[in-house]
Amino acid sequence: MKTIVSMRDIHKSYLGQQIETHALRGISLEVKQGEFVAITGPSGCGKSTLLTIMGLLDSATEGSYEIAGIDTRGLKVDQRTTVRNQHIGYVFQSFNLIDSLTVFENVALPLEHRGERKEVVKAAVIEALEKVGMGHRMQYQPNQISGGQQQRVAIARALVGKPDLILVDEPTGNLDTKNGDAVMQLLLELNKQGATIVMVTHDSRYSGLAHRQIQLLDGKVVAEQQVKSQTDKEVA
Ligand SMILES: Nc1ncnc2c1ncn2[C@@H]1O[C@H](COP(=O)(O)OP(=O)(O)OP(=O)(O)O)[C@@H](O)[C@H]1O
Repeated sequence: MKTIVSMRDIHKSYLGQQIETHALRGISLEVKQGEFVAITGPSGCGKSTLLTIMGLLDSATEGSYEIAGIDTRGLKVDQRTTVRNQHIGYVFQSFNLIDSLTVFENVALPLEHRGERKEVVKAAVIEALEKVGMGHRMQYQPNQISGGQQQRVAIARALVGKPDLILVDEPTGNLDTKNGDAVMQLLLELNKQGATIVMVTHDSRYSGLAHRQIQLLDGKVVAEQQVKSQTDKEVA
């Protein structure tokens, strides 16, 4: 299987006015195509920092990172944006949909940034929204649908461009158990259909459903667990 993520000895320091926080202290990891990896660990251990670096929303202080074979060191800002747009879909805890746009327009954004033709965008958006069960709400605005539905739309936006990697940061954090379970089930289904997913979660019920769990502590990988078979796993 193709290697989608390859990180070598990643360090990240945040420089404040007085103090420096060494958030990541030498992380090396690989994610292969088709994997579903959960990143876990206590608050402040560096999970979100790792995901933002993987998502090219921030860069490492030291170390190397290749996404889908592309070396990201030394990329200029616009090149990073292009790589992010072509290869990565991001799902945030707080959905991050634009309220002034319809559901359809929100999901269309990544493809419009790529400059895709209108008919191509339309077909892909409809397909993505149907995949997440939101085909019937295309003309609604985010504030007219529930939180669980907003997260489904955010997932559609992440997958519409068929990225190599979908990054998911606490996808169920703002949802009740029922909607959280449904969103998790959807992510598992998308993974079965081929999506490569890296997810940060506090919830051990959900991380236990991933192929592989990577546990962080104080900016380092302290444990890694592989689940033997993914068959028939479901949210209880
Ligand atoms: N922009 C920033 N500036 C300074 N320090 C930061 C910044 N972002 C994160 N940190 C620090 O880096 C460390 C790791 O933070 P990070 O948000 O990655 O942890 P986390 O595991 O995702 O935590 P949580 O589970 O609470 O979201 C923490 O000590 C945090 O205070």
